[in-house]
Amino acid sequence: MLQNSEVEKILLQSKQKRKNQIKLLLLGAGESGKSTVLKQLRLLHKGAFTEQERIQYKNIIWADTVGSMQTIIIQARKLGIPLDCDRPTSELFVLKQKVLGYKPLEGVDTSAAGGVSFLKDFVLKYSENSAHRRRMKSTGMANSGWEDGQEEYEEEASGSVGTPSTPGTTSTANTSGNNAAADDLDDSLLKDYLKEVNGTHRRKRYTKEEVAEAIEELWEKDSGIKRCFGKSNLFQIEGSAPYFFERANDYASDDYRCSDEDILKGRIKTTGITETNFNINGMKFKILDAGGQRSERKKWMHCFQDITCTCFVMAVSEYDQVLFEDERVNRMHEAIMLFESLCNSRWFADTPFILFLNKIDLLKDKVRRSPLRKYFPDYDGKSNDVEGVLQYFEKLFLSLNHTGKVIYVHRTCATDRKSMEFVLTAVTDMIISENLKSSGLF
Ligand SMILES: Nc1nc2c(ncn2[C@@H]2O[C@H](COP(=O)(O)OP(=O)(O)OP(=O)(O)O)[C@@H](O)[C@H]2O)c(=O)[nH]1
Ligand SMILES: [Mg+2]
Repeated sequence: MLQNSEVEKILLQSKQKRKNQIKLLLLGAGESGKSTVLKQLRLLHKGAFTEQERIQYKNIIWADTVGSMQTIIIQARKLGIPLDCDRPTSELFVLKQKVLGYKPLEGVDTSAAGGVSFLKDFVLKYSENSAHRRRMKSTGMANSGWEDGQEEYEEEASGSVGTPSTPGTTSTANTSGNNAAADDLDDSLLKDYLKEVNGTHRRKRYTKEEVAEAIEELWEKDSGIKRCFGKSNLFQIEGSAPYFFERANDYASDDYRCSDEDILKGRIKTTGITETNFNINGMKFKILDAGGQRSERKKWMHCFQDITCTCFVMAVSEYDQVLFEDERVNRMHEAIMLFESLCNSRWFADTPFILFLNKIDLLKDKVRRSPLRKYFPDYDGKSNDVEGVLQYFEKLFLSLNHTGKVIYVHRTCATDRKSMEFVLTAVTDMIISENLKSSGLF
């Protein structure tokens, strides 16, 4: 029989443990910016990115720079947007030939870029066959996608080995990049694509430097290219493409190493759930970053236990865009459904919630050319009123909370170091003080 003092000692130890260990879970739809928030936390609390990461991102970004410019040229034709470089008499004509004639994976060190998971992601993004498959599977319905995922996940996970998508993190919940990609992509598609882009027919070979030069010039001089990018809500392209085009020559150079800003703008889709440990103000933080695309959400429930705080990241600029996974579904509709299901879930009944209205920089560029009312007819403010649009979404998301718990809202630009330093310091201070209160030691 335990003495009172012993019980008290055990309770105190358990409280101490909870007090000293904080688990923060990053959730949200694909591409909303969760991993970018994590990168900012790493810069803030762990210091610089590694040399290996700087090389990895250079390779990934080079492939995305070429892939994105090719996508714009092809989409312009589909959308009937005239390009200067289409006219054979234009000095830009040869630049287009250089870009379209280049094999996007040429000049990429695929093993430095992430090996098979990089290749699979690349094919998933740029292959027409893969887009066709997604269209065939499309349901046109917004979907939270995590509530019934457990069984499927367990089947999928058996025997798989975790593959962290970003160096410096570990993968939890036994997830596998390859398995996740295999949902949408089998090896035959990868082989077909590699045949398609590395085709045997002869064409004039251009150097990486020539192609980089062509990309920078097309972006600068061909007004049709910019006009087509202005309509990129109608197709899938990296949001950071303009930033990459302006610096194409850097990524083509063998000696170049990515800057912190490049890495913040670069994208590696998260597969599974990565786990990163920090020490913040003497407190142990475990940050769980979950892959947000639909096939990834089936694994979420495995990390829902003992969460101290949940941070939901939504991209406020994506109200006129459609999902990568299903091009009939509006990205904001999906985020709304996802937030409502998580916020009111029994898993998070006692868990503080933080909401990041992210990508406010892109929102500022967008509101004028893409009126919100076209997508959300009940918005009755002015089209170019950024503050009005932010308030509209803040109110909309808060109205989805039926639990009465407080939701802490922040407006963020996850790629901006200065403002994120401020936001993340406020957020971690808040979590620490909430944790002290709930562990009864405050
Ligand atoms: N301009 C801008 N770009 C952003 C912002 N936040 C994230 N991005 C970019 O958006 C892209 C996707 O960001 P990620 O952090 O990889 O998104 P994610 O939510 O982790 O996506 P999944 O891993 O698929 O769930 C990256 O290219 C980021 O650089 C932002 O506030 N502004
Ligand atoms: Mg991610």
